[in-house]
Amino acid sequence: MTRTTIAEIRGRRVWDSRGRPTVEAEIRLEGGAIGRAIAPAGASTGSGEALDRRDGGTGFGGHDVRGAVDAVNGEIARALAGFDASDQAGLDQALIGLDGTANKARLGGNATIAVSMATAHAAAAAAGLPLWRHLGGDDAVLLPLPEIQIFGGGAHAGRRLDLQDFMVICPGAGSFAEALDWTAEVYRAAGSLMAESGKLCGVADEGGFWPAFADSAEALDMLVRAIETAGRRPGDEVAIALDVAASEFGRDGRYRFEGRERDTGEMVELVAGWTRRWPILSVEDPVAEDDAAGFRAITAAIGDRVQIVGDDFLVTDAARVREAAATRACTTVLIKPNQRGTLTETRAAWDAAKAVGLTGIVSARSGESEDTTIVDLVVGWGVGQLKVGSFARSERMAKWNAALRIEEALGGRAIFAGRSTLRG
Ligand SMILES: C=C(OP(=O)(O)O)C(=O)O
Ligand SMILES: [Mg+2]
Repeated sequence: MTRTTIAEIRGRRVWDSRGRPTVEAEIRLEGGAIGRAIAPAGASTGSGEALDRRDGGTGFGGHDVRGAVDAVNGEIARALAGFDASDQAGLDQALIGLDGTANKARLGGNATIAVSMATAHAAAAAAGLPLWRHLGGDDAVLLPLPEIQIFGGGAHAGRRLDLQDFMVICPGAGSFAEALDWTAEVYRAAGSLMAESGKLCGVADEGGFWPAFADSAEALDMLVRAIETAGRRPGDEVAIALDVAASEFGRDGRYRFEGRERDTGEMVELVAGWTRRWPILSVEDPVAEDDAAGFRAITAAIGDRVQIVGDDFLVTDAARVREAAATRACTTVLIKPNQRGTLTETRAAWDAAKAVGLTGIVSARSGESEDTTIVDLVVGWGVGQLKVGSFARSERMAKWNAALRIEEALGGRAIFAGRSTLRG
């Protein structure tokens, strides 16, 4: 028995930012160190993701997690008692073996990711280090380019708009802190412009404004006006990033987008056309998860100057990342730990991306909490981009503020990823 031997694993039912129960895991080591983590939850999920275990029935619309919490307190706690928390890969392998399914359906991806992340926190605490430094050592110096939602649509905002995320990135900023300053100015400018024009409906799940726009074109025009009103140059200083989340409105090469039926070619031409008309540097899931041909077509058309991001398409899966690179289906992998259910598998997807020359974006989910583990991952693994959501919601700001603290802690050693992680 050593200081990093697991003495106790506890599961707890806590709440996420959508008012749904979620799983917290807490791990205490023999040496006294404690690690804690909370599972997030998606709304526009890919079909290849690890499955959250939800109870079904009537409680919270079938979204309760008592079974997953029981799995942490029962089967997982028994199996991992006495395990060494500093052996993350071994512990994650034990979780995978214990679950026994291809998608964590038995124990629940929400149970396994909470335990996996809590283990990492406990090991870092035992080493007396913040997790980002425990993961990356002296190489953990890269602060991410933040990708921050200004307008929300799709499954996160009553499907008022078909397109899910209208975000900004600040390739012209000189530091992470400056990128947040600029984005906050754009966010407030957008809010004022929307209030003036009577387009404001509220706040979407990820903190962006919930707009009453007629279509994406109106949102994109408004976003450019907000960037200008904030005193920034659209394009080189502040640019636009989109998550089309096309699996929400398309399959089998057929899309119903903004009131019209479209095929893959029309969808690709529409999105490519937007990137010629507005200063867009990143597009996530421009076509549906089952449309590899569409991904290849848009990457061939604009992938030299716009990053094409696979979320539902890649589901943080190392094998899918390698296949996407081999077929030139996208340029960038979105990295969401709960899409796989363990940190080791999440890390494998990022390692695969680096090996084949793809870039990465670590991402929160639309259902979040005060947990900031993804900030440790993006800095600790040196990924370079972080997508979290926006200013009106504190479960989002907990992450941005955590990154500010890391930038401050690194001082002169901090490197802001900025423009260097983008295409073109
Ligand atoms: C963060 C996203 O939303 P969700 O968590 O609902 O999948 C996304 O689609 O990138
Ligand atoms: Mg997405």
